[in-house]
Amino acid sequence: MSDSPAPANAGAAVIIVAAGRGRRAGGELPKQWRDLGGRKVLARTLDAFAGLGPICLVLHPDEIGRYPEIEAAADLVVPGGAERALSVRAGLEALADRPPARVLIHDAARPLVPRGVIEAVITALDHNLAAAPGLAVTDALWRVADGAVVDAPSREGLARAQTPQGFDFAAILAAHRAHDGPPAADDVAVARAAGLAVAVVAGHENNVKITGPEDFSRAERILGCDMDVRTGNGFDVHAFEPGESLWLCGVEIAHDRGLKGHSDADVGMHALTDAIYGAMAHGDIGQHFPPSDPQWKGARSEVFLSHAADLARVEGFAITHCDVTLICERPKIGPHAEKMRAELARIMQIEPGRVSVKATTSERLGFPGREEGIAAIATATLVKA
Ligand SMILES: Nc1ccn([C@@H]2O[C@H](COP(=O)(O)OP(=O)(O)OP(=O)(O)O)[C@@H](O)[C@H]2O)c(=O)n1
Ligand SMILES: C[C@](O)(CO)[C@H](O)COP(=O)(O)O
Repeated sequence: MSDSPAPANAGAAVIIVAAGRGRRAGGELPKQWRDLGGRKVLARTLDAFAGLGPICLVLHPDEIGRYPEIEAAADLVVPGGAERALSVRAGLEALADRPPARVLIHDAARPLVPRGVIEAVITALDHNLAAAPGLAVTDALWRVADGAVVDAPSREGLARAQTPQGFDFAAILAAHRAHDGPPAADDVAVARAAGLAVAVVAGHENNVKITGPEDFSRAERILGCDMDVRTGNGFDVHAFEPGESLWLCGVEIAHDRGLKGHSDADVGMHALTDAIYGAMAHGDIGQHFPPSDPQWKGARSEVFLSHAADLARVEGFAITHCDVTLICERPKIGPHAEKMRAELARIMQIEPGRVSVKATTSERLGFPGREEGIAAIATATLVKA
Protein backbone atom coordinates (compact mmCIF):
# COMPACT_ATOMS: atom_id res chain seq x y z
CA MET A 1 0.00 0.00 0.00
CA SER A 2 1.34 3.53 -0.81
CA ASP A 3 1.97 5.67 2.23
CA SER A 4 1.95 9.04 0.46
CA PRO A 5 -0.48 10.62 -1.95
CA ALA A 6 0.09 10.23 -5.67
CA PRO A 7 1.99 13.17 -7.21
CA ALA A 8 -0.07 16.22 -8.17
CA ASN A 9 -1.73 15.97 -11.59
CA ALA A 10 -1.09 12.23 -11.80
CA GLY A 11 -3.71 10.50 -13.95
CA ALA A 12 -7.00 9.30 -12.44
CA ALA A 13 -8.91 6.35 -13.77
CA VAL A 14 -12.68 6.29 -13.23
CA ILE A 15 -14.75 3.28 -12.17
CA ILE A 16 -18.47 3.64 -12.74
CA VAL A 17 -20.48 0.93 -11.02
CA ALA A 18 -23.68 0.16 -12.93
CA ALA A 19 -24.30 -3.51 -12.17
CA GLY A 20 -27.12 -3.04 -9.64
CA ARG A 21 -30.73 -4.09 -10.17
CA GLY A 22 -32.35 -0.84 -9.03
CA ARG A 23 -35.07 -2.69 -7.10
CA ARG A 24 -36.09 0.32 -5.01
CA ALA A 25 -36.56 2.49 -8.10
CA GLY A 26 -38.88 -0.06 -9.73
CA GLY A 27 -39.67 0.29 -13.44
CA GLU A 28 -39.22 -2.14 -16.29
CA LEU A 29 -35.47 -1.62 -16.58
CA PRO A 30 -32.78 -1.14 -13.91
CA LYS A 31 -32.53 2.59 -13.26
CA GLN A 32 -29.20 3.10 -15.06
CA TRP A 33 -30.86 2.09 -18.36
CA ARG A 34 -33.92 4.28 -17.94
CA ASP A 35 -34.57 7.55 -19.65
CA LEU A 36 -33.84 10.81 -17.83
CA GLY A 37 -34.75 13.95 -19.80
CA GLY A 38 -34.29 12.24 -23.16
CA ARG A 39 -31.03 10.33 -22.42
CA LYS A 40 -30.27 7.18 -20.50
CA VAL A 41 -29.15 7.72 -16.91
CA LEU A 42 -25.87 5.88 -17.55
CA ALA A 43 -25.11 7.94 -20.68
CA ARG A 44 -25.38 11.08 -18.56
CA THR A 45 -23.13 9.63 -15.84
CA LEU A 46 -20.47 8.64 -18.38
CA ASP A 47 -20.65 12.14 -19.90
CA ALA A 48 -19.96 13.72 -16.52
CA PHE A 49 -16.52 12.04 -16.47
CA ALA A 50 -15.61 12.48 -20.13
CA GLY A 51 -12.00 13.49 -20.69
CA LEU A 52 -10.82 12.94 -17.11
CA GLY A 53 -9.05 9.61 -17.63
CA PRO A 54 -9.74 6.04 -18.69
CA ILE A 55 -13.23 4.88 -17.71
CA CYS A 56 -13.86 1.35 -16.45
CA LEU A 57 -17.57 0.59 -16.63
CA VAL A 58 -18.90 -2.21 -14.42
CA LEU A 59 -22.08 -3.79 -15.77
CA HIS A 60 -24.29 -6.69 -14.80
CA PRO A 61 -22.96 -9.73 -16.73
CA ASP A 62 -26.31 -10.16 -18.53
CA GLU A 63 -26.25 -6.55 -19.74
CA ILE A 64 -22.78 -6.44 -21.29
CA GLY A 65 -23.15 -5.76 -25.02
CA ARG A 66 -26.84 -4.78 -24.75
CA TYR A 67 -26.27 -1.05 -25.32
CA PRO A 68 -23.05 -0.80 -27.39
CA GLU A 69 -23.58 2.92 -28.04
CA ILE A 70 -23.38 3.57 -24.30
CA GLU A 71 -20.48 1.19 -23.67
CA ALA A 72 -18.58 3.06 -26.40
CA ALA A 73 -17.97 5.91 -23.93
CA ALA A 74 -15.97 3.55 -21.66
CA ASP A 75 -12.43 2.28 -22.21
CA LEU A 76 -13.06 -0.99 -20.40
CA VAL A 77 -16.25 -2.91 -19.59
CA VAL A 78 -16.20 -5.57 -16.88
CA PRO A 79 -18.83 -7.78 -15.22
CA GLY A 80 -19.89 -6.76 -11.72
CA GLY A 81 -20.85 -8.78 -8.65
CA ALA A 82 -23.90 -9.32 -6.47
CA GLU A 83 -23.06 -6.42 -4.09
CA ARG A 84 -21.85 -2.91 -4.87
CA ALA A 85 -18.54 -3.64 -3.12
CA LEU A 86 -17.99 -6.70 -5.33
CA SER A 87 -18.66 -4.61 -8.43
CA VAL A 88 -16.13 -2.02 -7.28
CA ARG A 89 -13.64 -4.80 -6.58
CA ALA A 90 -14.16 -6.18 -10.10
CA GLY A 91 -13.40 -2.74 -11.53
CA LEU A 92 -10.28 -2.33 -9.38
CA GLU A 93 -8.96 -5.78 -10.32
CA ALA A 94 -9.53 -5.03 -14.01
CA LEU A 95 -7.31 -1.94 -13.69
CA ALA A 96 -4.65 -3.65 -11.55
CA ASP A 97 -2.51 -4.89 -14.46
CA ARG A 98 -1.72 -1.32 -15.52
CA PRO A 99 -2.50 0.53 -12.29
CA PRO A 100 -3.33 4.24 -12.47
CA ALA A 101 -2.00 6.52 -9.73
CA ARG A 102 -5.51 7.41 -8.59
CA VAL A 103 -8.99 6.18 -9.07
CA LEU A 104 -12.42 7.82 -8.76
CA ILE A 105 -15.26 5.43 -7.91
CA HIS A 106 -18.73 6.64 -8.82
CA ASP A 107 -22.32 5.35 -8.79
CA ALA A 108 -23.98 5.17 -12.20
CA ALA A 109 -27.06 6.17 -10.22
CA ARG A 110 -25.66 9.70 -9.69
CA PRO A 111 -25.93 11.08 -13.24
CA LEU A 112 -26.04 14.78 -12.31
CA VAL A 113 -22.74 15.04 -10.46
CA PRO A 114 -21.42 18.55 -11.13
CA ARG A 115 -17.94 18.83 -12.63
CA GLY A 116 -16.90 21.00 -9.69
CA VAL A 117 -17.50 18.14 -7.24
CA ILE A 118 -15.37 15.76 -9.32
CA GLU A 119 -12.60 18.34 -9.58
CA ALA A 120 -12.69 19.02 -5.82
CA VAL A 121 -12.14 15.30 -5.15
CA ILE A 122 -9.25 15.14 -7.64
CA THR A 123 -7.64 18.23 -6.14
CA ALA A 124 -7.96 16.82 -2.60
CA LEU A 125 -6.06 13.72 -3.77
CA ASP A 126 -2.99 15.92 -4.29
CA HIS A 127 -2.60 15.91 -0.50
CA ASN A 128 -4.61 12.89 0.68
CA LEU A 129 -4.80 9.16 -0.03
CA ALA A 130 -8.60 9.30 0.02
CA ALA A 131 -11.21 12.03 -0.46
CA ALA A 132 -14.98 12.05 -0.92
CA PRO A 133 -17.81 14.58 -1.19
CA GLY A 134 -20.18 15.04 1.74
CA LEU A 135 -23.11 17.31 2.54
CA ALA A 136 -24.08 18.71 5.90
CA VAL A 137 -27.17 17.24 7.56
CA THR A 138 -29.53 20.20 7.87
CA ASP A 139 -32.68 18.50 9.18
CA ALA A 140 -32.98 17.31 12.77
CA LEU A 141 -32.59 13.53 13.12
CA TRP A 142 -34.96 11.11 14.83
CA ARG A 143 -34.81 7.49 15.70
CA VAL A 144 -38.25 6.01 15.02
CA ALA A 145 -39.80 2.78 16.29
CA ASP A 146 -43.38 1.58 15.72
CA GLY A 147 -44.27 4.86 14.04
CA ALA A 148 -43.15 7.01 16.97
CA VAL A 149 -40.05 9.08 17.68
CA VAL A 150 -38.02 7.33 20.37
CA ASP A 151 -34.87 9.44 20.25
CA ALA A 152 -33.43 12.62 18.70
CA PRO A 153 -29.74 11.90 18.04
CA SER A 154 -27.40 14.85 17.54
CA ARG A 155 -26.58 15.78 13.92
CA GLU A 156 -23.39 17.43 15.09
CA GLY A 157 -20.50 16.34 12.83
CA LEU A 158 -22.69 14.19 10.57
CA ALA A 159 -22.51 14.36 6.76
CA ARG A 160 -24.38 12.72 3.88
CA ALA A 161 -22.00 10.63 1.75
CA GLN A 162 -21.80 11.10 -2.01
CA THR A 163 -19.65 9.83 -4.84
CA PRO A 164 -17.23 10.03 -6.66
CA GLN A 165 -14.98 8.80 -3.90
CA GLY A 166 -11.33 9.21 -4.86
CA PHE A 167 -8.34 7.17 -3.76
CA ASP A 168 -4.74 6.38 -4.26
CA PHE A 169 -5.21 3.32 -6.45
CA ALA A 170 -2.83 0.94 -4.68
CA ALA A 171 -4.28 1.91 -1.29
CA ILE A 172 -7.93 1.26 -2.17
CA LEU A 173 -7.11 -1.94 -4.09
CA ALA A 174 -5.30 -3.30 -1.02
CA ALA A 175 -8.17 -2.17 1.25
CA HIS A 176 -10.79 -3.95 -0.88
CA ARG A 177 -8.66 -7.11 -1.06
CA ALA A 178 -8.29 -7.08 2.73
CA HIS A 179 -11.95 -6.33 3.47
CA ASP A 180 -13.69 -9.33 4.99
CA GLY A 181 -16.53 -7.81 7.03
CA PRO A 182 -20.15 -7.48 5.89
CA PRO A 183 -20.47 -5.73 2.51
CA ALA A 184 -19.59 -2.06 2.91
CA ALA A 185 -22.07 0.65 1.84
CA ASP A 186 -19.32 2.58 0.09
CA ASP A 187 -15.59 2.70 -0.56
CA VAL A 188 -14.97 5.20 2.21
CA ALA A 189 -16.10 2.50 4.65
CA VAL A 190 -13.67 0.02 3.05
CA ALA A 191 -10.85 2.57 3.18
CA ARG A 192 -11.51 3.42 6.81
CA ALA A 193 -11.60 -0.26 7.76
CA ALA A 194 -8.07 -0.43 6.33
CA GLY A 195 -6.97 2.56 8.44
CA LEU A 196 -6.98 5.19 5.67
CA ALA A 197 -7.91 8.76 6.57
CA VAL A 198 -10.56 10.18 4.23
CA ALA A 199 -10.74 13.92 3.53
CA VAL A 200 -14.21 15.38 2.99
CA VAL A 201 -14.83 17.92 0.20
CA ALA A 202 -18.05 19.82 -0.54
CA GLY A 203 -20.71 17.70 -2.19
CA HIS A 204 -23.65 19.20 -4.10
CA GLU A 205 -27.42 18.96 -3.67
CA ASN A 206 -27.75 18.24 -7.41
CA ASN A 207 -25.62 15.11 -7.02
CA VAL A 208 -28.68 13.06 -6.11
CA LYS A 209 -28.57 9.27 -6.09
CA ILE A 210 -31.52 7.91 -7.99
CA THR A 211 -32.84 5.44 -5.45
CA GLY A 212 -36.67 5.46 -5.31
CA PRO A 213 -39.22 6.08 -8.09
CA GLU A 214 -39.65 9.71 -7.01
CA ASP A 215 -35.97 10.45 -7.64
CA PHE A 216 -36.55 10.42 -11.40
CA SER A 217 -38.83 13.44 -11.24
CA ARG A 218 -36.50 15.09 -8.76
CA ALA A 219 -33.56 14.61 -11.17
CA GLU A 220 -35.70 15.87 -14.06
CA ARG A 221 -36.51 19.00 -12.08
CA ILE A 222 -32.80 19.59 -11.46
CA LEU A 223 -32.05 19.03 -15.15
CA GLY A 224 -34.81 21.48 -16.03
CA CYS A 225 -32.91 24.26 -14.27
CA ASP A 226 -30.28 24.39 -16.98
CA MET A 227 -31.99 22.57 -19.79
CA ASP A 228 -31.86 24.18 -23.24
CA VAL A 229 -35.11 23.24 -25.00
CA ARG A 230 -35.49 24.27 -28.66
CA THR A 231 -38.37 23.92 -31.09
CA GLY A 232 -37.93 24.27 -34.85
CA ASN A 233 -40.39 24.13 -37.70
CA GLY A 234 -40.04 23.25 -41.36
CA PHE A 235 -42.29 23.60 -44.42
CA ASP A 236 -41.76 22.25 -47.93
CA VAL A 237 -43.67 21.75 -51.18
CA HIS A 238 -42.90 19.60 -54.23
CA ALA A 239 -44.91 19.54 -57.44
CA PHE A 240 -46.07 16.36 -59.12
CA GLU A 241 -44.51 15.24 -62.40
CA PRO A 242 -45.03 12.15 -64.53
CA GLY A 243 -43.77 9.04 -62.75
CA GLU A 244 -44.70 5.72 -61.13
CA SER A 245 -43.64 6.23 -57.54
CA LEU A 246 -42.63 8.89 -55.02
CA TRP A 247 -40.57 9.06 -51.84
CA LEU A 248 -42.24 10.25 -48.63
CA CYS A 249 -40.50 10.15 -45.22
CA GLY A 250 -37.97 7.62 -46.48
CA VAL A 251 -40.52 5.21 -47.93
CA GLU A 252 -41.01 4.65 -51.67
CA ILE A 253 -44.74 4.53 -52.52
CA ALA A 254 -46.14 3.36 -55.85
CA HIS A 255 -48.27 6.18 -57.32
CA ASP A 256 -49.52 7.34 -60.70
CA ARG A 257 -47.19 10.37 -60.49
CA GLY A 258 -43.79 11.20 -59.03
CA LEU A 259 -42.56 14.32 -57.24
CA LYS A 260 -40.34 16.81 -59.00
CA GLY A 261 -37.14 17.97 -57.30
CA HIS A 262 -33.38 18.33 -57.47
CA SER A 263 -32.96 15.48 -54.98
CA ASP A 264 -35.39 12.56 -54.53
CA ALA A 265 -38.02 15.24 -53.63
CA ASP A 266 -38.94 13.62 -50.29
CA VAL A 267 -41.03 16.56 -49.12
CA GLY A 268 -41.69 15.15 -45.61
CA MET A 269 -38.03 14.49 -44.90
CA HIS A 270 -37.09 17.95 -46.17
CA ALA A 271 -39.57 19.64 -43.83
CA LEU A 272 -38.24 17.60 -40.91
CA THR A 273 -34.61 18.34 -41.78
CA ASP A 274 -35.41 22.06 -41.87
CA ALA A 275 -37.17 21.80 -38.50
CA ILE A 276 -34.00 20.36 -36.93
CA TYR A 277 -31.76 22.99 -38.51
CA GLY A 278 -34.29 25.60 -37.41
CA ALA A 279 -34.20 24.45 -33.78
CA MET A 280 -30.43 24.98 -33.79
CA ALA A 281 -30.67 28.24 -35.77
CA HIS A 282 -28.45 26.65 -38.41
CA GLY A 283 -30.20 27.88 -41.54
CA ASP A 284 -31.98 25.46 -43.81
CA ILE A 285 -31.41 22.52 -46.09
CA GLY A 286 -30.60 24.70 -49.11
CA GLN A 287 -27.79 26.36 -47.18
CA HIS A 288 -26.14 23.04 -46.31
CA PHE A 289 -26.89 21.29 -49.63
CA PRO A 290 -27.23 24.03 -52.32
CA PRO A 291 -29.51 22.96 -55.21
CA SER A 292 -26.97 24.63 -57.52
CA ASP A 293 -24.41 21.98 -56.54
CA PRO A 294 -24.63 19.08 -59.04
CA GLN A 295 -23.42 16.52 -56.46
CA TRP A 296 -26.88 16.63 -54.76
CA LYS A 297 -28.78 15.95 -58.00
CA GLY A 298 -30.96 12.90 -57.39
CA ALA A 299 -29.52 12.55 -53.84
CA ARG A 300 -31.44 10.48 -51.29
CA SER A 301 -32.85 12.85 -48.67
CA GLU A 302 -31.53 10.50 -45.97
CA VAL A 303 -28.19 12.28 -46.48
CA PHE A 304 -29.77 15.62 -45.46
CA LEU A 305 -31.67 14.29 -42.45
CA SER A 306 -28.73 12.37 -41.05
CA HIS A 307 -26.55 15.49 -41.49
CA ALA A 308 -29.00 17.55 -39.42
CA ALA A 309 -29.30 14.83 -36.74
CA ASP A 310 -25.50 14.43 -36.55
CA LEU A 311 -25.09 18.18 -36.20
CA ALA A 312 -27.59 18.13 -33.33
CA ARG A 313 -25.62 15.37 -31.57
CA VAL A 314 -22.31 17.18 -32.08
CA GLU A 315 -23.82 20.30 -30.48
CA GLY A 316 -25.02 18.22 -27.52
CA PHE A 317 -28.74 18.19 -28.40
CA ALA A 318 -31.00 15.15 -28.13
CA ILE A 319 -33.90 15.10 -30.60
CA THR A 320 -36.63 14.34 -28.10
CA HIS A 321 -39.64 14.56 -30.44
CA CYS A 322 -40.62 15.34 -34.00
CA ASP A 323 -43.92 15.53 -35.79
CA VAL A 324 -44.41 15.54 -39.58
CA THR A 325 -47.74 16.32 -41.28
CA LEU A 326 -48.10 15.53 -44.99
CA ILE A 327 -50.78 17.50 -46.84
CA CYS A 328 -52.14 15.67 -49.89
CA GLU A 329 -55.30 14.11 -51.31
CA ARG A 330 -53.36 11.09 -52.57
CA PRO A 331 -51.52 8.78 -52.01
CA LYS A 332 -53.09 7.59 -48.75
CA ILE A 333 -50.46 7.94 -46.02
CA GLY A 334 -52.07 5.88 -43.22
CA PRO A 335 -50.95 2.46 -44.53
CA HIS A 336 -47.32 3.69 -44.72
CA ALA A 337 -47.14 5.83 -41.57
CA GLU A 338 -45.59 3.18 -39.28
CA LYS A 339 -42.86 2.37 -41.80
CA MET A 340 -42.18 6.10 -42.24
CA ARG A 341 -41.84 6.58 -38.48
CA ALA A 342 -39.42 3.65 -38.25
CA GLU A 343 -37.37 4.93 -41.18
CA LEU A 344 -37.11 8.50 -39.85
CA ALA A 345 -36.20 7.14 -36.39
CA ARG A 346 -33.49 4.91 -37.88
CA ILE A 347 -31.94 7.79 -39.80
CA MET A 348 -31.99 10.15 -36.79
CA GLN A 349 -30.87 7.31 -34.44
CA ILE A 350 -33.71 7.92 -31.99
CA GLU A 351 -36.56 5.75 -30.71
CA PRO A 352 -39.58 5.39 -33.05
CA GLY A 353 -41.78 6.43 -30.12
CA ARG A 354 -40.34 9.95 -30.50
CA VAL A 355 -41.38 10.28 -34.14
CA SER A 356 -44.88 11.08 -35.37
CA VAL A 357 -46.02 11.00 -39.02
CA LYS A 358 -49.57 11.94 -39.92
CA ALA A 359 -51.45 13.35 -42.90
CA THR A 360 -54.37 15.52 -43.82
CA THR A 361 -56.10 16.58 -47.03
CA SER A 362 -56.76 20.25 -47.77
CA GLU A 363 -60.44 19.55 -48.49
CA ARG A 364 -59.71 19.78 -52.24
CA LEU A 365 -58.70 23.43 -51.78
CA GLY A 366 -55.48 24.99 -53.07
CA PHE A 367 -52.61 23.23 -54.85
CA PRO A 368 -52.64 20.05 -52.72
CA GLY A 369 -56.42 19.89 -53.19
CA ARG A 370 -56.03 20.18 -56.96
CA GLU A 371 -53.37 17.45 -56.75
CA GLU A 372 -50.68 19.68 -58.21
CA GLY A 373 -48.22 18.79 -55.48
CA ILE A 374 -47.67 17.70 -51.86
CA ALA A 375 -46.86 19.97 -48.91
CA ALA A 376 -45.34 18.99 -45.57
CA ILE A 377 -44.92 20.75 -42.26
CA ALA A 378 -42.74 19.46 -39.41
CA THR A 379 -41.83 20.36 -35.86
CA ALA A 380 -38.73 19.13 -34.00
CA THR A 381 -37.93 19.49 -30.30
CA LEU A 382 -34.29 19.39 -29.29
CA VAL A 383 -33.02 19.30 -25.71
CA LYS A 384 -29.54 19.97 -24.36
CA ALA A 385 -29.12 19.22 -20.67
N1 LIG B 1 -24.29 -5.42 -7.22
C1 LIG B 1 -24.25 -4.12 -7.44
C2 LIG B 1 -25.09 -3.23 -6.72
C3 LIG B 1 -25.03 -1.88 -7.02
N2 LIG B 1 -24.19 -1.44 -7.98
C4 LIG B 1 -24.18 -0.02 -8.35
O1 LIG B 1 -23.92 0.77 -7.22
C5 LIG B 1 -24.57 2.03 -7.34
C6 LIG B 1 -25.28 2.43 -6.04
O2 LIG B 1 -26.16 1.39 -5.65
P1 LIG B 1 -27.74 1.50 -5.46
O3 LIG B 1 -28.20 2.86 -5.65
O4 LIG B 1 -28.05 0.80 -4.20
O5 LIG B 1 -28.22 0.67 -6.73
P2 LIG B 1 -28.99 -0.71 -6.85
O6 LIG B 1 -28.26 -1.77 -6.10
O7 LIG B 1 -29.14 -0.90 -8.32
O8 LIG B 1 -30.38 -0.38 -6.21
P3 LIG B 1 -31.35 -1.28 -5.31
O9 LIG B 1 -30.60 -1.48 -4.01
O10 LIG B 1 -32.58 -0.45 -5.14
O11 LIG B 1 -31.60 -2.57 -6.04
C7 LIG B 1 -25.52 1.94 -8.54
O12 LIG B 1 -25.00 2.69 -9.60
C8 LIG B 1 -25.55 0.46 -8.84
O13 LIG B 1 -25.72 0.14 -10.23
C9 LIG B 1 -23.37 -2.32 -8.67
O14 LIG B 1 -22.61 -1.92 -9.55
N3 LIG B 1 -23.41 -3.65 -8.37
C1 LIG C 1 -22.05 4.90 -2.23
C2 LIG C 1 -23.29 5.66 -1.87
O1 LIG C 1 -23.79 6.31 -3.01
C3 LIG C 1 -22.91 6.77 -0.90
O2 LIG C 1 -23.99 7.59 -0.63
C4 LIG C 1 -24.35 4.78 -1.27
O3 LIG C 1 -23.93 4.32 -0.05
C5 LIG C 1 -24.69 3.59 -2.18
O4 LIG C 1 -26.06 3.33 -2.22
P1 LIG C 1 -26.98 2.51 -1.15
O5 LIG C 1 -28.34 3.07 -1.34
O6 LIG C 1 -26.43 2.75 0.19
O7 LIG C 1 -26.92 1.08 -1.59
